[in-house]
Amino acid sequence: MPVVELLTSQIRNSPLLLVAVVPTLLIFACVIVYVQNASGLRSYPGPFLANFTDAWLFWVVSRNRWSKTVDELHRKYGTFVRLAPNHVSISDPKALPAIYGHSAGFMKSEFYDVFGPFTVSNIFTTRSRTEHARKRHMEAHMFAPQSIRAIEPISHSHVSELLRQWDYLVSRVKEAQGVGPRQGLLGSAAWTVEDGRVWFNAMDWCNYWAFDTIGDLAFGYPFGMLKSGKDIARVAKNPEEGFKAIEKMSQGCGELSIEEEEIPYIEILSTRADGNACLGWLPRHWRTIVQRFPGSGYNSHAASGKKLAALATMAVARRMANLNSSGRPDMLQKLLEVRDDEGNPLKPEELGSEVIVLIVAGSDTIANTTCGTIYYLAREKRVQARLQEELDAALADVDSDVVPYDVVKDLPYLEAVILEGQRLHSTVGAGLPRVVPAGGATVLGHHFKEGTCLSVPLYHLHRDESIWGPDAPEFRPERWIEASQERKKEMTAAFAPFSVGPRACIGRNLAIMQLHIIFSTLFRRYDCSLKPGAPPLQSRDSFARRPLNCVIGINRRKH
Ligand code: HEM
Repeated sequence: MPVVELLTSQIRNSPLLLVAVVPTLLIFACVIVYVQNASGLRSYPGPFLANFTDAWLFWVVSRNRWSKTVDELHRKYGTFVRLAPNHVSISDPKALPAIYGHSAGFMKSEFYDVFGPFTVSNIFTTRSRTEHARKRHMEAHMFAPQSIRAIEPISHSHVSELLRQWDYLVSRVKEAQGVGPRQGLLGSAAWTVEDGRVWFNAMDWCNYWAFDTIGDLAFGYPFGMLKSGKDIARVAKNPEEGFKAIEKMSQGCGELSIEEEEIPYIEILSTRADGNACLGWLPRHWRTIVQRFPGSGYNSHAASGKKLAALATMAVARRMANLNSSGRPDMLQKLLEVRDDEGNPLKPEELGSEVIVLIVAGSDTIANTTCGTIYYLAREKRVQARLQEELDAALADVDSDVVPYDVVKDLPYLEAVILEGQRLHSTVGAGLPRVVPAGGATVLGHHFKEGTCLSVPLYHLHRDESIWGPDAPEFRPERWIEASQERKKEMTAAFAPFSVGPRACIGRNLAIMQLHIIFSTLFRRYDCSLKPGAPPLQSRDSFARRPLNCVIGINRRKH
């Protein structure tokens, strides 16, 4: 009797045998992978388990140790580290253009398949070079400097709302000197008054601001989080039904009727991002098994994706029903105007998929970068004072509370603060996985076979002492100003917060404008502190590194 049949009949008679057989088979499969050395990567150093299984990286990410572990491994083993049977991380600035550059020809890896909540891929998730080029071409004009400048006033209105809320919080200090309370909630965000300041978690407000702004910029539909002080969004209860309703309506059949519900959008997005970052490292069939495994913690992953998609459904539906056509030049309007070669508009699902990626990619990245930089400015009072000095001088004649981009876009110290915040916090800290194209590729003199996964670890690169010097862990914006031209070139080559090449951030111009406006406006108006002895900033490392519980204390400056 063949071995498999014998084993099957034994298991049927004694199901407990499975407990012994499954791990044995798994170990056996791992050993075969190692012995065969099909990837040719056996000579690369790395953690023992990474030689055998992708599950090692899954485990590291799920323990919130992604960027830091890869950083430690490079410090231990040097430039090349094997992170999985078929994946090598390369920590050298020269590897950035070699892997991500326009002429490199690498593709995104299977890791990205887990990101799309829609059945159709979007500009971020697609792995096809042709499809990506089409989408990128279609969307590029939305992010051209001119288009970004046209939406600056929309961006201002949300900074203004943030100021209104923070001014209210600051007014609690005076209230508390009388008979007012010393702690409370604004919406669902907690505050306390202590030592002449009002204290709160800056991350809550950075999130509300970033989500309201991108909701408005992308589809003229701010979530209303800043006004309510709550993580809340109205979405379609059932996205599939929603899309059907949109199709019907666009064919002129009937009124739009979509059932809505309120959901905590940021919370759902964060849960989904945490799941993506871990599951993405598993082979496709294992992802499905882990998601279905009771109590794995990933059971709600698919459902949370549907909720994210539901937001886009609502936005598209509202626009098509003209409920929020404000006539402003927002991104959804531009996507609605896109036509393919036959003159057809995008189908509702593709439209939804593109809209949602703008919301996801353009919200928490901005919120995390802003919060991370606020933390460092609150901690380094010397840097904060120097920034305020520059702002006070440059803005002496500016009456508006929200600072116009034009006035601050060339301020050298503000620029250095933004670069240093991006370097040290490294919102995207991971190595973005790419696949070696047909024929293989040579990177830094090492040849890799077609299909090998390579990445460059951004968090490590941004903190590497051999590049940044012994003060690399310090928040010292001056490094960007003092550097000679030659030195600045070296620093810039190792600095890639928006990645590089054809898959680099398309929203970079928008992000840079937003960061200039928010830091100049906030730090001109408020003085920020951390509590004495506050612990170092902790982050949740899920592709975007999300600051956790960043408590700051603010009061108004004289301005
Ligand atoms: C400080 C803020 C931001 C940071 C640090 C950032 C960072 C990045 C990085 C590193 C990538 C490459 C990801 C990869 O290859 O896996 C990326 C891609 C992308 N980003 Fe951003 N981003 C920011 C803001 C924005 C904004 C405001 C938007 C749009 C509203 C945006 C939209 C996108 C899109 C659509 C992609 C995919 C581009 C493509 O594959 O062609 N990002 N971003």
